[in-house]
Parts: sequence; structure tokens; C-alpha cells
Amino acid sequence: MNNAQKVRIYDLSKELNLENKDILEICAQLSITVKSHSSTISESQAERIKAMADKYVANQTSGHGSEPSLKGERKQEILAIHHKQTHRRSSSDSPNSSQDSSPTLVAPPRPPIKPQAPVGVTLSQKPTPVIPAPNQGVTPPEKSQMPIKTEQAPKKVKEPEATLMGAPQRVKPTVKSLDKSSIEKLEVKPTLKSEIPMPKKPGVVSPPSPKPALPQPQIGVKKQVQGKVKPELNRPLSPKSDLDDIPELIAPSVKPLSDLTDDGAIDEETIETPIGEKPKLKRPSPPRPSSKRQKWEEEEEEESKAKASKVAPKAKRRANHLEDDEDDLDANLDSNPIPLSVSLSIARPPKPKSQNKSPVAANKPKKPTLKPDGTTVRAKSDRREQPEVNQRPEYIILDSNLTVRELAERLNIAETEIIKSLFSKGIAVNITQTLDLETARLVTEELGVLIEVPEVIAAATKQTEMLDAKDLEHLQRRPPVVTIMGHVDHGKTTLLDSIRKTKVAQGEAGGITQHIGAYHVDVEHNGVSQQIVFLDTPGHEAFTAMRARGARVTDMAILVVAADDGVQPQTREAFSHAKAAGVPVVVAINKIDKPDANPDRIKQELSELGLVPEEWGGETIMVPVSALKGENLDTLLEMLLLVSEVEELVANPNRLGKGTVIEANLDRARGPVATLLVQNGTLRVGDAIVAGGVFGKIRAMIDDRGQKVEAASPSFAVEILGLNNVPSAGDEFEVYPTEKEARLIAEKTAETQRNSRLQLAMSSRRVTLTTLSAQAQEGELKELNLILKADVQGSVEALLGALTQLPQNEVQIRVLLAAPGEITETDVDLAAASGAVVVGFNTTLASGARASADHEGVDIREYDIIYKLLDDIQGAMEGLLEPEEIESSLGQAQVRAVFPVGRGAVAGCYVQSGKVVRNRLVRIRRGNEVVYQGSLDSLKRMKEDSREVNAGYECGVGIDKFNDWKEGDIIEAYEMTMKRRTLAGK
Ligand SMILES: Nc1nc2c(ncn2[C@@H]2O[C@H](COP(=O)(O)OP(=O)(O)OP(=O)(O)O)[C@@H](O)[C@H]2O)c(=O)[nH]1
Repeated sequence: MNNAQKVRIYDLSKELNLENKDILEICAQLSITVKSHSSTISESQAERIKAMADKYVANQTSGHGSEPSLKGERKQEILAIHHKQTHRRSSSDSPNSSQDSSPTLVAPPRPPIKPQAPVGVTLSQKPTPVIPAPNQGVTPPEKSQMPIKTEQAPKKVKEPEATLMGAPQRVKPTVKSLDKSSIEKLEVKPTLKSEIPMPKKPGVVSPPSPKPALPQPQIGVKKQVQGKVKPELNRPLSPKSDLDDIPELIAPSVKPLSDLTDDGAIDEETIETPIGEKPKLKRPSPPRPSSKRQKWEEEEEEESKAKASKVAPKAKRRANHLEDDEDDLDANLDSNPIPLSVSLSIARPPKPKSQNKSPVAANKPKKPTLKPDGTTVRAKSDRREQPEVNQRPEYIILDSNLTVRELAERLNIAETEIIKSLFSKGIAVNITQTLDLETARLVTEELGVLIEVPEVIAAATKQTEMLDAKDLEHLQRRPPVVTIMGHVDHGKTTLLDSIRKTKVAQGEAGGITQHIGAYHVDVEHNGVSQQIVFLDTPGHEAFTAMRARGARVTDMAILVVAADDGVQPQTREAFSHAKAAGVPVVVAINKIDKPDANPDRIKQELSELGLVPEEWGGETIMVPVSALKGENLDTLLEMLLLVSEVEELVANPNRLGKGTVIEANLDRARGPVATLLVQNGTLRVGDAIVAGGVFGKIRAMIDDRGQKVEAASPSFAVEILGLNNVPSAGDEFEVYPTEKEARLIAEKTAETQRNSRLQLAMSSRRVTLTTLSAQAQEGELKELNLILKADVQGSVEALLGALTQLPQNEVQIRVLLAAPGEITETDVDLAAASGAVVVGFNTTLASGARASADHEGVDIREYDIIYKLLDDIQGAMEGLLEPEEIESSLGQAQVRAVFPVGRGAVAGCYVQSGKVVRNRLVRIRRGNEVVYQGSLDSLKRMKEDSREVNAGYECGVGIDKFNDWKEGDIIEAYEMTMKRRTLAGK
């Protein structure tokens, strides 16, 4: 990362304890051009902003610092719903309902939403700055904050003066996340710990301390770290002069526990900042969920606490777990558009089994086995791996494609570990092979190492990334986009169908058969009709990659678990996808109508995953349903709306549309068809649109109910016609003011994609050439390079799944590109550059592709039956195998007489069967012994040279190197033929 000169708006906002939008506003005032909170600015600009922040905050505090009405009204609503739901649940589910109900009634909105919802702003993430009076003791922030928030609504900044008037109260400063390297540079003397009063609970506002030991230890860790100003940390700062002199010290920023305690120096609990000096820039806020390292640190802290004390509530751990930033980063990777998205990795979609391995489990040393003599012995691999586990880094930075060797160096493991790991996933690589980010991520995650992707915004912010600074003024609530995930056969499809049937008005049912990959339902909630948009993602294993994408554009996930089956591999996998995308999960315990349904067992199993039901003190909403019978679906939908309200899902409908392609295909009659999920703005017929490298003018739009529509607002999905080619699912789209602009942007993107494909192809070819020796070691591994084009993404993924099933121990399939759409000249270029075969399934050739293929000598094969395609691929793979030599018998002759000729002899023979042929091989047997084997050099029939003599005839046979003929010898004539080997025969 290049953080030396650049400051990210996002980080600056944290440092100043302001919201991104505040910083963006300041930027606007200072004429600093930034696009979003992810934009970076120079340090000097940052300094200007900091200087301005004071003024800005003061303005906000005095004038317009009120919360948008959205939050205020929402809270009341949620309180009511929560009350209702909790009451319902407590009376039905909980055996201790009477006991449970009273606290529930006064409780603020459910806490589970907080940890599960790093995307939006949850209620608990914005605690009111009101601090309990000393005699109230320690109050969990959620409980005290929620009900008061509406009245207070001090959005921009807390009113420190008011608070100070009452009592010398303290506010815990925001715990800031730190750059790891910076943390290492920071040295904090332990003395600080004893000097500063400390509250006992993190995240809890402490009662005022009668006398602060330090006047104002506001520690601008970030700046100090960079400047290595260790002495300042120890030096008691005089409240005014020091702080005024050192602007960096203004923003309270405290090193997190997990890191600082490494030095044995200080922990977050030890630093408290009494309100007093320079309060304006301070706005006490809980840790921001999207702060990457902070979340890691919190998780570490939480885990270490949990380890130390088993009594720590699981729910707490879960909270941090859900905020797990590893996962943000994980999905981050997803959100990073890799032009050649299928190269190497998507060729073999991640198998659930690999996903299931928890990083912890992967790192966990296996139990030593007890030998009969009582000594313990570790498995071989343990012995080998154990030291490596210890040396593995906590996280690595993945910023671009890298070779196996480079990845091994970063992970501090042997290259063979990576090769083995990928091999187990069906991806054969060698040491110098370049891995794309996705593949590198697979390996890294399996090892339990966190990934940081610099310059890429966390996936959780993907939706907010869709918002620009200028949208902030016009935000309106949008419906939640929900994905249904879960194990095969647990009832995802049935649940979707059931919801759809019951919730789509009868009049519109005609469109029910319309499949566009997403649909919306209308739900009556609090007397108002609201919408929920469901993404219809396939459930089969082959579609894992698509599911992962599904999670990226969703606001929340329903995790379906069959009550009679329990948590299964894909349940875990689905959960990790949701976690990775930072979306909250609502569990639907399905099939409760079945006699062997055991919801409690399911809850138990889910708890082990970290999903603890609310009624057990956890934070996960679990709704028992029967998708088949339509039972309890209303509750499920209501819960989704409840969570969505807390998520605060907003967009600006008054701008040009922007969003993500969720499905695309080539319709023979209608041309390229794409289903787009609008995530911001409004999409209209006639818009000039760019999606990935394709563009077009929207000719028509059809919604999920089969109706032609003129416009689609945020969160809605529509099928559009008018693109010039088929985009890829997962591509982002955007509308441009003119068609010309759209064309230019698309062409530029297409060019970039084409270049990176070629680059990758070339690099992979180089790799093949330069790694001959490595291949020899691997047993002469051969490769069949393929470029796969199909009608729809679903077919592509199904094909990729099927290809992985082909035996690849001798010939490895490498899919350089797999995408829906026509076979284009670009594909041919790529094939030519990489020696690949282009395989088209249910698709056509774009104009010029055939001519180009003929010119380049590229083999294009077109199929419309999957089995035929697979047969041919298998055949091609077999063609690459060394042929086998097979002996086939030609015939047999018997020596009846021996005639001396010169210094040698010829045999007078009778052909008993088949034929004998000149210049073919013969074997001469005498009894059981083979006395000669070689070529038959001369063959005569009736003294005439003959090429072959058939059965029933006599002939003379001469062999240059063999004269020792005996009557009765048998001549076996045969030939060796080369036979193509089949992989199946291996
Ligand atoms: N008894 C009962 N059966 C159900 C229920 N929900 C689904 N099923 C049955 O479970 C089977 C699988 O349901 P699907 O909806 O196809 O499951 P799925 O998770 O979509 O499966 P994949 O698409 O293969 O991943 C079907 O036979 C359904 O009829 C339910 O609530 N009760």
C-alpha cells in the first residue's frame, strides 16, 4: 500500500471521528476533488481538511447536526416490531417466557443486527453520546442509547460542553485501527497504564473519575507512529499548549488492545480521555465496523478473552466474528474486478469441502497419537507443518497476481504446500505459475491467514460505494436485496417459490414463470406495503461461484437449514460467503413439518458455527418455517424487513442508474439479454449503458413479473435488451449521459480486458516453457488449454464443474477463459497466443471470429450437447497422451523344409493361418522357445518375390540375420500398431 503520501477519506473520517459524508462535504468546501470515501488525497490536503474540520463540526453542532429523519422514525418502528416479535417468540418458544418477556419489552432493538450488519449503520453503532450518571454504574451502550437517540440526535458531534457542565465525565475515545507496520513502530511505555484511569469493560462508558490522572492524554497514534514520536506518549501533555501545537494529537486515537498488549504496554481500556480540551473533533463512537484491522483486533481480543474465560458469552464472540474483517477482505477480493475472472481459479469453482475447513482448524495441530509404549507421536505431516504454522504471518497483502513461489514466500511456507492445496481443489500448478488473486485467496484462507487487499474497498461497502458524495443529499430508503443460501435439498427453491406464490398478487401471477434471476415480493409491514427483492441463485455445487457473487450484491442472506438434516457442508460454506460479504444472516429452520424435525438440534449445531439463536442469548434471528406448507413465512419476511430497517439501506433514485449484472445470456431471437440489479439511481429505457466491456442503448426492460417497464429504481432487477454483447454476471454497470460516452468507456474497458487476457495467456505460456523441468518432476504433466464460451453463465459454471470431473492425472485442463457470450475475435487472439482450443456451447461466432481462427490456425469447436462436448474434450486429452504400442498378429506359418542358399538358408514354409508379410515382424518359435525375433526380409512364392502370402499357400522365407532354421519351426508374423490410450483405461 502506498500510504506514505496518500490518505484515504475513510481513514481520515475515522481519525477525525466524523462520518465519511462529513469529510466529503469538507472536501467539497475546500474544492478538493474526491469521488467517495474510498478516494485518497495527499497529506497536505488531509491537513487542510483537519484544519477545516473544527469549523465544520462547530457549524454542524450549532445548526444542522440533526439525524436524518429516517433514523428517528425507524427506531420507533423497530422498537415496536422488536417488541412484537420478541414477545411472540418469547411466548411461543421460550419455556421461560414470563421471565424473559419483561426485559425484552423494555429492551432496545435487538442487538444481533449490529454485528451482522457491517454494511449499514446499525443502531448500536451510533450510540448516543449521553453518558450515564456515575451512580448508574456501567450500562451497556445499546440499552441506554437506543431510546434516547431520537430526541438527542446529535449526529455530527456530541455536545461536550453540556456534558461537561454536569460532571467531569469521561468518554472513551474511539479505538482506532492501526496499520500493522505502524503498530510495530509504536512504542508505548507501560507507565501510561498506571497513570490513566481505566474502565473495566471495553465499549462501555465509564463513570466519571473524580480526578483524571492525566490532563488530556489524547494520543494521535497514527501521526505519532509515522513520526516515531515515542516521547510524546509518555510526556504528560499540557492540555492547551501541547495539543494546540500538535494538531495530530487532536483526534483521539488509541492503540487497540490486541496490538498494544503485545508490547505489554497499554491496552485500550487503559486510555480514557476526559472531555475537556479540544472536544470539538471528538465524537464518541463505537468501533466502526468497516475498519479492517480494528475488527481483526477486536476479534483477537475477543477470542483471547473467550479463551481465558470460558464463561464469556458466545454471543459476544459471535458479534465480533460477524464483523470479521477477514471476510470483508475476502469479499473485497470478489469486488475487485479481475478482468480474466475465470482464469485458473474459476475453472474449478471452490468445492465446499475446502471452504469448510475453518482457518482455525487448518492451523490447529493435530492431536498427537499415543503409541503403545505410552509415548506420543505426531503424524508425519504434523512434524513437517508444525514449525511453519508458528511462523505464518497473521495476514498478508495481496495486491496483484503472483507466482506460487511468491505466495509461498509471503505465507512463509513451502511451495509444495501451495501446490498440494491447489491440487486438492483440482488445480494443478507449478512453482513458477502465476496465480490470480482468487486462487491465491483460496490457498491463503485455507491456511487461516488473513488477507488484505490494498486500494480496494471492503466488499461490505460495495453498496455504499455505489453512492457518490452528491447522492448524500438525496438518499431514500430502498428495499432489501436478499439471497437464499443453504445446503442442497434443504429447501431453498421451495422457500423462494412459496414466498413468491403467497406474496405476489394474483393479478401479476402471470409473470411468475418469468425467470430473471431476481424477483420482488410485497409485504405488509406496520400497515405499509414494503418490498423485498430476492436474488434467485442456484443451489447446486457447480454454482458455488455464482452464489458467492450473489452474496456480494445482497443486503442480507437467509440461511436455510433443514430441521431434519442439520448443518451440512454447504450450510457452512453459505454462511462464510455471507460473512465474507458482510451481510447479516437470518436463519430459516425449514421443514419443521417433518416428524423427525429437530429445531433445537439445528440451533445447537448453528451455535457451534457461531450463529447463536436469540432465545439462547445469542444474536441470530432464527425462524422455524415450513417452506412446503407455507408456515411462518410471514414471520420470516417480517424479520427480514426488521433487519433491513436497521441496515438503513438507502440510494439516490434521482440520478443515472448504476448496479450489477446478475445474469446475462445470448438469446437467439432477442440478442444479448442481461438482468441488472439497480443499486443506485434509476434505470430507464433509452439509457446509454456500459456493463463491463459491453455497451448499448436500453431498448426494452422487463421486470420479474414479465411486465414491460420504463424505469427501475434502486434494489429492483430488470431484464434489459439492447446491449452489443453479453456482459459477465458480476460486472458492474453504469448509465452515461450519451451513447458516445458509453461506447468510449466500454471500448476502453474491453481493450483493458483483452490486454490483460493476452498478458495472462502469454505469461502462462512462458510458464509452460520455463517449467519443463518442474513438469518432468511432476511426471510430465501435460496441459490442454481451453477457452470456453457458452450461452449463459449458468452453463459456463456447469461446464466448468463437469470438466473438473474428467480424470486429469496425466493431462491437465486449463481454462484460460470461461464466459457467456459469442466467440469473438478476442477469444481467438487469446487462443492463438496460448495454444488453446476454443469451445463454444450453445453459442455462435461473432463476425470475423471464424476468419480470424482460420488465419491463426485456432481450433474452434461448437456444441449443443454437453456430453458430446465432454467426450470430445476427453478425446483431445487422450490425444495428448503417448500412444501405446500394441502387437497384432498377422498370421502363422510352419517350416516344412530348409534350403541352403549360399552361406545362409531359406525356409520352405506353409502358411497355416492369416498371412505372412514381407518386412513385417516375425517371431520364430521352436517348441516353447523363441529362437529369433526380427524382420522378415525376403518372401517368395513360386520363386517370385512376393509382398505377402496368405494361409493355405507355400512360400520361401529368408531372414538376413537368421539361418538356423529347423523343420517344424513356427513363424509367427505380427505387427506393432500404435493405439490411442484412453484416460478411462488408466
Ligand atoms: N416436508 C417438507 N419438505 C420440504 C420443505 N421444503 C422443501 N422440501 C422438500 O425438500 C426437497 C428439496 O427442496 P428444494 O427446494 O428443491 O431444495 P433446494 O435447497 O432448493 O435444493 P437444491 O436446489 O438442489 O440446492 C423437495 O423435495 C421439497 O419438496 C418443507 O418445508 N417441508
